[in-house]
Amino acid sequence: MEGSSFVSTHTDEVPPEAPQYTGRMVVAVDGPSGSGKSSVCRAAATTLGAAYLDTGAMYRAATWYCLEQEVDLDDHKAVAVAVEELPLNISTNPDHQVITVGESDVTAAIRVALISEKVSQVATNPEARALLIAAQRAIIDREGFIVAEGRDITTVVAPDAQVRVLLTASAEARLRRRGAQLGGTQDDEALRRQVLDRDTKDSAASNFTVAADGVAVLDSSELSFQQTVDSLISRVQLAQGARS
Ligand SMILES: Nc1ncnc2c1ncn2[C@@H]1O[C@H](COP(=O)(O)OP(=O)(O)O)[C@@H](O)[C@H]1O
Ligand SMILES: Nc1ccn([C@H]2C[C@H](O)[C@@H](COP(=O)(O)OP(=O)(O)O)O2)c(=O)n1
Repeated sequence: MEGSSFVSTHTDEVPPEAPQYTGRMVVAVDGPSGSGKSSVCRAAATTLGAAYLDTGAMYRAATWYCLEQEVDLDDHKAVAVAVEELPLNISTNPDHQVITVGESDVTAAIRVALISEKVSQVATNPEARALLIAAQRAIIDREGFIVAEGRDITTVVAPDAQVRVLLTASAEARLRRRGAQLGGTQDDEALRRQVLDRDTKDSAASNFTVAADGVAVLDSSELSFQQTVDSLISRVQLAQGARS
């Protein structure tokens, strides 16, 4: 399974103006829905000149593909077979996130409410998880310096990462942020399903509510977006300093 080749990535260069850190470093960030993982990690990766991996996008793309192939998401074996053949390509450039499945650009399609409501069925499928985790490890190993985020990066995918952070925020802050991010298109009930109910389902597959040993908690509830980004960056710079 290690080095699984069904997922490839665009080999875009990191921004030329970014300061380059030449050592190997993995920055692992986990947290619940709406805590700010994707936006904070992308911004931090850009500033640091690191690659960026959105593992949630991989689960979302797998879900999109299963629905496209009319796979019954309750059929565990069929979902695993679909994920094994998933022709996924995910960008690791924080400034240019493009996700394709075969010839289809699914970058926007994987964010729609239907995918948010179904994705846990794929994320809680152990065989599908094992395949996607192997692909994530291969991408992380290939990049010298990467910020990877999801639900099990600090604990399962890259427990030996040099920087390990659990990014949290209150349920109220997460619902408010997701509502704003979706432009007020979702009613309260739909938002709760997409944020809180999904967290409950996803908790069956990984622990992202309590920090594991050696994982630092970064609570963004009372922080501005930039303060949250700066806090993550300073943890990375501290680790870089400790290594040089
Ligand atoms: N203090 C903050 N920290 C992180 N994100 C914040 C903050 N305040 C507002 N946000 C916003 O919350 C929204 C949800 O963040 P996102 O990165 O999609 O979360 P996740 O990937 O954890 O689901 C984004 O639009 C982000 O800009
Ligand atoms: N490492 C990961 C990343 C995501 N998942 C699952 C859990 C989530 O419901 C989906 C989608 O993740 P994503 O990070 O896009 O979710 P949000 O940005 O929080 O809405 O994938 C996972 O099980 N393990």
